[in-house]
Amino acid sequence: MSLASLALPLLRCLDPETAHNLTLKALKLGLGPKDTGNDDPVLETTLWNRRFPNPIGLSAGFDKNAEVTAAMLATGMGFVEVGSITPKAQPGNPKPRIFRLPDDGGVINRLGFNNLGMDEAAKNLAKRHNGIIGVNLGKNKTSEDAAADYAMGTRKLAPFADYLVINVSSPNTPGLRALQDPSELIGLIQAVRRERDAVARERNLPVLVKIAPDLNDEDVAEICNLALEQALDGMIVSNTTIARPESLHHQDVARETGGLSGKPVFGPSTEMLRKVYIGTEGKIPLIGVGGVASGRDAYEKIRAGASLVQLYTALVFHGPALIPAIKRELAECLKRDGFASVQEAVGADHAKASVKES
Ligand SMILES: Cc1cc2nc3c(=O)[nH]c(=O)nc-3n(C[C@H](O)[C@H](O)[C@H](O)COP(=O)(O)O)c2cc1C
Repeated sequence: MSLASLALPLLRCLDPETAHNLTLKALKLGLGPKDTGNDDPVLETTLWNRRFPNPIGLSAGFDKNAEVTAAMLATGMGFVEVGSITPKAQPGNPKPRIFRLPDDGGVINRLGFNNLGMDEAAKNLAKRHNGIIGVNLGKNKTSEDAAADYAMGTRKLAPFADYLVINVSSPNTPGLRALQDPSELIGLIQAVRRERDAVARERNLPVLVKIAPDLNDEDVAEICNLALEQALDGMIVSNTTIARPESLHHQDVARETGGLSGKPVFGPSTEMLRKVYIGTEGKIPLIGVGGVASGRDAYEKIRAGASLVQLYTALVFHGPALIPAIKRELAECLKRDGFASVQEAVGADHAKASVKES
């Protein structure tokens, strides 16, 4: 039994944010579990000219300040996304601001982009040596000029990133999700690309947009059209939801304001992924995230259209030892269905649907 799995029941007795901070400390001390095995070759995938040893990555919010990238890569993840990082440090919302829904496998958070700012993140990122790192950018709560914030983040952090994310979908920064409107989003994409080209001209540095699972069909269609018009490098589907399904066991906790993640968001975020895959005609690489807790869940995201998969909330309940298990089960699913690679399975559900239709 690993130290991490022994610590898990103890961590669950603590308030979620204290448990998270202790986890970060332990990871910094090198106490995290390490997956020393080689990944099954069926899991290897290449995207944006980068080779991912496996398609399972850490979603934004766990390592907001890029402090434990090496430790998280060592757990066996194929890539790690840090952030959201804002230009200036900010404290976020008053505590308590993270709530567990254990019987639902869910979490509600209203952290509000608490982070140490881009200078601190840059210092931490400069220390890293290997592995694929995505940098997720946010805007400061009090900033009036969102485009300027995303541009500043890009200027500072592009040198350390394998991909950049424009996060316009966290529910805990007032007005942020309104930036998903194409009339706003286009300005952000252009501002980030301008800085990206100035800083990382010689490198192919993809720029992605992360969206909410709460968009209506019209919004999704508009964003997909914009993504195609702009030849966006990728989209992340999805962030947390502000919806509160009636099926939640913890109806008391469900009244807390914030974004709901984990199992309850698996269905809605996977549906949104399917819509975005169809809306972008399978031409734009997608990262599927929301409620993934098993290899089968990851496989479902891939078949729905995801080229890569991320998770966060399942780690709260199962710890990072979950990663090798997810990879094993995903490899089994791919082989069982006759796929020689992850890439072959991306969007497989849609191919089947169109064969049926014709
Ligand atoms: C505590 C917490 C903090 C988060 N912070 C961020 C963030 O700063 N930026 C972001 O883009 N997403 C953030 N997320 C959303 C996750 O990256 C992910 O999109 C969402 O939780 C769904 O995945 P999951 O069900 O595997 O957690 C956060 C999620 C949680 C639970």
